[in-house]
Amino acid sequence: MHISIIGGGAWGTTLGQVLVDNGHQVLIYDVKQENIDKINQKKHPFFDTILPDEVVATNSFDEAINFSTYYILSVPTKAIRSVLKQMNEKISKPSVFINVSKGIEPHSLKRVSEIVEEEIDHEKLAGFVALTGPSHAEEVILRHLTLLVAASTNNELAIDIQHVFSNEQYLRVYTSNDLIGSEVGGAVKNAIAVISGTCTGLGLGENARAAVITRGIVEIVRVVELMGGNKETAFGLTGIGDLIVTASSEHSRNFQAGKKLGLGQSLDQIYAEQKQTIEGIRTIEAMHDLSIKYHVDLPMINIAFDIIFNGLPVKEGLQKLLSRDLKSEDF
Ligand SMILES: NC(=O)C1=CN([C@@H]2O[C@H](COP(=O)(O)OP(=O)(O)OC[C@H]3O[C@@H](n4cnc5c(N)ncnc54)[C@H](OP(=O)(O)O)[C@@H]3O)[C@@H](O)[C@H]2O)C=CC1
Ligand SMILES: O=C(CO)COP(=O)(O)O
Repeated sequence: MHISIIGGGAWGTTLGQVLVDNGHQVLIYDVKQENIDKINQKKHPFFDTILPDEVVATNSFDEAINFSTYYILSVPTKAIRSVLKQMNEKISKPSVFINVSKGIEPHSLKRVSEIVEEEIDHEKLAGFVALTGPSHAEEVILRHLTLLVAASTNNELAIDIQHVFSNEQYLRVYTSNDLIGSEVGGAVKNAIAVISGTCTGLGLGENARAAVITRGIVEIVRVVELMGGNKETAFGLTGIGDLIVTASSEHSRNFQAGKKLGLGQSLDQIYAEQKQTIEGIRTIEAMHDLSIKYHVDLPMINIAFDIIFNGLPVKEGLQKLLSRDLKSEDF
């Protein structure tokens, strides 16, 4: 198959290698010439890895669009809407969109599948799949064992994509028809990972991390149910699985950003130091909007919002969380 990859950062380039390993032809498009040059010199733009010769990149958007009718969306979610608008202008045939980015749009509270439906003309949209789950690019590029989920409301398409990406040596893909639950889990876990990193930055230990992960899944379940997904999905790879990997790993950009918050850095300092995508901060903003709009109780996320956007000192935020009314361990 021919597959175009829109976004040649850490994850898009890594998925390019997976697809080439599986015998497909890929063309990666990115706005950053430095990434394109590195990929074409067979160097991964972020990791010290030699790419297969068949992983090829271009700075021509038209070339990438004309290369195939299967598009992997691997740009940060903040860029998704504008990228889709551009794609809609250029696409002429019914196309499949495979989204691997993990976020929810602040204010509109839209998932990426909903943004695709809004921005791509009906006759050009042949299907949508979210490919998500616990998958640090740092490990997938080394072909280390990883499990993913291809989630779609179209089961046949989910099975097609499952086969396109699965590799018996290192990558096993499951399917799910709970698109909403899968998209929400993948997005909200990043917000919780920021909070987990903040605890580490504050000098807290494993007890705090277990507490954040466990109560984090409660906040994820509340959002999944509110948005119309299945609670059970939050306990699978796209929920707890991805939460564990992101909230407990020094590889995670979200965890690292949180750690810096815990060490007292401001958001501006964090963005200045960390150029790669940090989805969790924007998702904290979106979840704060959602919590106000729908009166959903998301205590950790809302305190994180006050710390990041309203200047609440981190230690005071922690104190506020601990001094809430005592209650039973409910969901
Ligand atoms: N890294 C990982 O392990 C995983 C990441 N993800 C998700 O995948 C998404 C991408 O992450 P990742 O690859 O790590 O992020 P990176 O920051 O490494 O890469 C994103 C790339 O997209 C480029 N980009 C931004 N805007 C556009 C645009 N309009 N058109 C084309 N390219 C654009 C960026 O360029 P520039 O830097 O100039 O903005 C950058 O090169 C995120 O949502 C992330 O949560 C999912 C699973 C694993
Ligand atoms: O989504 C990821 C792993 O599944 C990557 O997480 P980070 O963006 O925090 O590195």
